Amino acid sequence: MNSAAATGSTMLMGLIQMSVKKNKPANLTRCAQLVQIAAKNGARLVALPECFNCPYGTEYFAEYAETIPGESTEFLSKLAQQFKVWLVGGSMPERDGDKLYNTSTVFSPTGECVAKHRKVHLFDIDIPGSITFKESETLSPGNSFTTFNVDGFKIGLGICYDIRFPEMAQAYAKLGCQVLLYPGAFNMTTGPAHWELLARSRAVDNQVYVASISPARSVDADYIAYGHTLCVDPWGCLVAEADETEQIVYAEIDLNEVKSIRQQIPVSQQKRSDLYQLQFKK
Ligand SMILES: NC(=O)CC(=O)C(=O)O
Repeated sequence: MNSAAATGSTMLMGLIQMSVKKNKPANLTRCAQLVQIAAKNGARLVALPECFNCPYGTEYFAEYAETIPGESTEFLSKLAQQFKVWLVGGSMPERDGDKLYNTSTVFSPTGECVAKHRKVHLFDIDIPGSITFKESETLSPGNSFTTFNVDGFKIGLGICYDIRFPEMAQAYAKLGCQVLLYPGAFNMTTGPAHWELLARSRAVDNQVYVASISPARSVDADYIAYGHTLCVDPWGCLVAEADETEQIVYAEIDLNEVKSIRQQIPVSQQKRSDLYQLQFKK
């Protein structure tokens, strides 16, 4: 046993790069199979991709949206309980009154919903000749930060486009997070250019572990996800990365590694608050 495991400072994460189809019951069934495999292989925290129960696309959100609690979150709660894992439910379209959100929920091993994050930054982009996407045509943004605690780790949650906003990651670090999780579905234009770069940037900026969890790539989908689910350590190095196919990425994270890197390069104590400052509004 290594010294980190002996002091209980480590945790194994199972990041599920799941192949998401149009059939919601089939997605739930596949999700259960993959969570079972991850749990069997020792993952304490299991995370699903953005839109784990429906295809990613503005034309699908209203049709697949559910209230929370609802069918899919009750399913996730039971899975977390059955396999005794912390389960980060990627994201799903949520209906609340006449509004829709892109929402992630987190369940404890007893099945309790411990966190709910609504995507704060909506994915509205226009790259001529390549991709135009406007989540704001159908979705409303969330308005809050979301953190939860697992075995001594404080974890901050964002969804996909949220990773492009360094202030949000910095806010999570200021709140005491050592790990940031981003269920996400980058595409074939932005994925190769920015997916790994952004995860490594947020990790180095804040000296945290960053994991980004994508659906598997499906060339038949209207929106083709990049895949490449990954975990980066607080030094900015890749711990593990998938290719584009359905698979589970395992990554061991270590609180001592975070502490040690923060001691060696103490940037959080060297901020020039006389020149600039991150301001919390909520
Ligand atoms: N899908 C997203 O929310 C974000 C994305 O694909 C990108 O930022 O690129």
